[in-house]
Amino acid sequence: MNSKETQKKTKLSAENVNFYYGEKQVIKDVSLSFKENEITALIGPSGCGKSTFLRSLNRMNDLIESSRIDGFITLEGEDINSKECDVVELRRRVGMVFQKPTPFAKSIFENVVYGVRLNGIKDKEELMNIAEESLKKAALWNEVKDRLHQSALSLSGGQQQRLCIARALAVSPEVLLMDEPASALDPIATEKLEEGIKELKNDVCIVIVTHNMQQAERISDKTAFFYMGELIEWGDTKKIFHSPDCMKTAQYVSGSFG
Ligand SMILES: Nc1ncnc2c1ncn2[C@@H]1O[C@H](COP(=O)(O)OP(=O)(O)OP(=O)(O)O)[C@@H](O)[C@H]1O
Repeated sequence: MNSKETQKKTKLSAENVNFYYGEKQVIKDVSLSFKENEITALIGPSGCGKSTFLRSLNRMNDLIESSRIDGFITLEGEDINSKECDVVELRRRVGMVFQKPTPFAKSIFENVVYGVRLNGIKDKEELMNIAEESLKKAALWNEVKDRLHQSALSLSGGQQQRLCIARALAVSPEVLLMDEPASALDPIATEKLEEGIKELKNDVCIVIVTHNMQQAERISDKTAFFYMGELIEWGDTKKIFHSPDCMKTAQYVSGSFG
C-alpha cells in the first residue's frame, strides 16, 4: 500500500454482518470497508447477496418485513443501525442510484433539486448553482443546459441515469451506492456513464454492484467477490483480476461460472 492510500480515511465499514430474509441467511459474516476517494466494485454470481449487502449500507432493507441484520455497519465510526441514527440523514449522506433510471415526471431542473428543496433550500440562485454543479459532476450539463425546464422523461435512458446521479449528488452525499447502474444502457451510454463515475470519486466514495467484469476492472480501485452470501476475497482490483488468492475468485473473474 502506498502512503497516499494509507492516508485515505475509511468512510463506511461493515463488521461481521449477517443478513436474513425470514429464516434464510443471505449474507454471512461479511467484513469489508470503503475508503474516501475510492470506487469499490461488488461482484459475484446472481443471488450471492451483492444487492442485499449494498442496500444494507444505507438501510434500504428496513422496508422489507421479516428481514434482519446483525453485526455492525458504521459511517465514520457511527453505527448506522443504532436507534439514535436518523435514517433520513443517513440516506442523504449515503445516496443510492438504482438499476433502472428513476426520474420523476418533472423538469430536469426540478429532478436535480428535489432533495435540496426537501432540505428547505428555496433561494432560486442557490438552487440553480447546485443544479449546475451537480449536472456537471454527473457529466450531463452540456447536454441539458439549454433545456433544464423540459421534462426529464424526454431524456434518453443514459441521460436519465446520469440525471439520477446528479439528483443523488445534489444533496452532497459522502458515499454513493450504485446497483448495476449501466445494466439498462447501450455501450455508448455505458461508456459515458463510466467516465462520469470515475470523475466522481474525487468527491464521493463509491460502491457499485456490477455483473460486467470489464466494467469492474475499468472503473474500480477495489473489488470484492461474493459467493453464496460470503465475501470470498477483496482487495486491489488488479490483484483480484490478475492474481487472486482464491481459486473460486480466479474461476469467476475468468468467466468459468456465474
Ligand atoms: N425481498 C426479498 N425477500 C426474500 N428473499 C430475497 C429478497 N431479496 C433477495 N432475496 C434473496 O436473497 C438472495 C440474495 O439476493 P440479492 O438480490 O442480494 O443477490 P444479488 O447477488 O444482488 O443477485 P443479482 O445479481 O441477481 O441481482 C437471493 O437468494 C434472493 O432470492
